[in-house]
Amino acid sequence: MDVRHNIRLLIDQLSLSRGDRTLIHGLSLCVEPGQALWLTGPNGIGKTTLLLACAALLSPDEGDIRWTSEDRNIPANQALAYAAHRGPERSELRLGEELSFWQTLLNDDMSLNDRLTSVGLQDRDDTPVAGLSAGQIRRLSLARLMASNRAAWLMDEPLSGLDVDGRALVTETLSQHLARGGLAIIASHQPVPIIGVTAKKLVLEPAISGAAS
Ligand SMILES: Nc1ncnc2c1ncn2[C@@H]1O[C@H](COP(=O)(O)OP(=O)(O)OP(=O)(O)O)[C@@H](O)[C@H]1O
Repeated sequence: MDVRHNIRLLIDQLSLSRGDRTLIHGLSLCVEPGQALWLTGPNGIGKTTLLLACAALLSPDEGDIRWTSEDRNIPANQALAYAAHRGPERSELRLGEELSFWQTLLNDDMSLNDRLTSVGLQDRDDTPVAGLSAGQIRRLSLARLMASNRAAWLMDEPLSGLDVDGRALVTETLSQHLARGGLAIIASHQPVPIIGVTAKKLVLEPAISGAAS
């Protein structure tokens, strides 16, 4: 079975903490193929923490996070790709080397040039990643998501640092991903426009419990 299709996220009675602080308590929700969940709320409330838990990089105190397809559990690393708020800027490689590494790892069938062009980074392949601007780093993260061919995209502040064209690129890419039956969990202080889909919105509050609207 091709696990890239019909993946859904099921969260049941989830409690999460960092250190001795409970950030999320008793959260239940479901995100279906073609849907997006927009996580928002003040600084430090737990948006990134919830993304990390969805990516199986952090264990719940209680409750369950499951990625499923046709009622079968799918390992997180086969279900999703994660564009963290920080990350590739620490690389010591040049942009072309960095992206090419990920393309090989992720079995991307697009050429390096086409992938760079798809995010507006053509002619930049010789630039050291450490020398990219904040917006260019965001574009690199987007290229990695696109290369991943995973059904679920976890995006932490995907619009930060992007110019008007970059924001339009995120909207277009995300809309196409959802239209193909993918899903997205987006942590962002601002709404991320998506064509043809209204994202479910979850406003995190201190030790939230309940369900997404
Ligand atoms: N490794 C850690 N150890 C202990 N506490 C942590 C750790 N990482 C984060 N925290 C704390 O967990 C809380 C939630 O952090 P998180 O990064 O999830 O918030 P956020 O909602 O994504 O914030 P922002 O909007 O600023 O990005 C914060 O109070 C933070 O200080």
